[in-house]
Amino acid sequence: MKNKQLLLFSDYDKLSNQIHRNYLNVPGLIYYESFLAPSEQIICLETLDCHTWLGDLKRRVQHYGYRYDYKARRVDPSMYVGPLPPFAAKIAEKLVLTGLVSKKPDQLIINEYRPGQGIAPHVDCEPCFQDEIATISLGSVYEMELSEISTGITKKVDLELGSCLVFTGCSRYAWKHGIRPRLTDRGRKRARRVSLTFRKVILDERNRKEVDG
Ligand SMILES: O=C(O)CCC(=O)C(=O)O
Ligand SMILES: [Fe+2]
Repeated sequence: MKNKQLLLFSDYDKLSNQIHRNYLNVPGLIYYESFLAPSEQIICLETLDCHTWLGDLKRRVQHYGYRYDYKARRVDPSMYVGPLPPFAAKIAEKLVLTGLVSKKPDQLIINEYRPGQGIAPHVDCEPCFQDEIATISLGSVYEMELSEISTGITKKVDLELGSCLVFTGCSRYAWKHGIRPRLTDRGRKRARRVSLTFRKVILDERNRKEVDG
């Protein structure tokens, strides 16, 4: 099949050793440190920087597949903005190929963080997006904080360059994740970070009502 690399059995063995499931003992959290090689990270950053950044939040963003309405916490068919661009479609395919997600994502939000910027603790919109949410980190290592909603227990993860963190199951619904707006993490200076968050949109109106309860 076009664009599809064949993985050998030995490749899968190597991969499964590197993919950490229930990472940090957070149920459902998956972490794969070397999802994108350094050369792929450079190409990805160069490619996405050729696209237009939107400045409607504190941080700059790009939306692909479907535009997401942060205020209404909503996605519907009218927000479709076309298929993922080729560089993003390739990464979405790799997410499936490596077994990090089971369904091919159709929505991508790219976030840019400058030192001092972060993202408030949140659970990604439940009725808008399906279970698996995959975040790829580029540019600069930032610390992400996860907190269990029922207990307040927190865990910290350094999002390494080229890494992929996947929220599924409990980590997706019972934990919040966020990045503190600061200049350093434990003495390590932050630089410009860019993340790519891949999701699969829920479009069925009946599902939406059921989920909304
Ligand atoms: O920047 C990140 O890695 C996380 C982004 C995020 O949590 C989101 O867009 O919902
Ligand atoms: Fe999120």
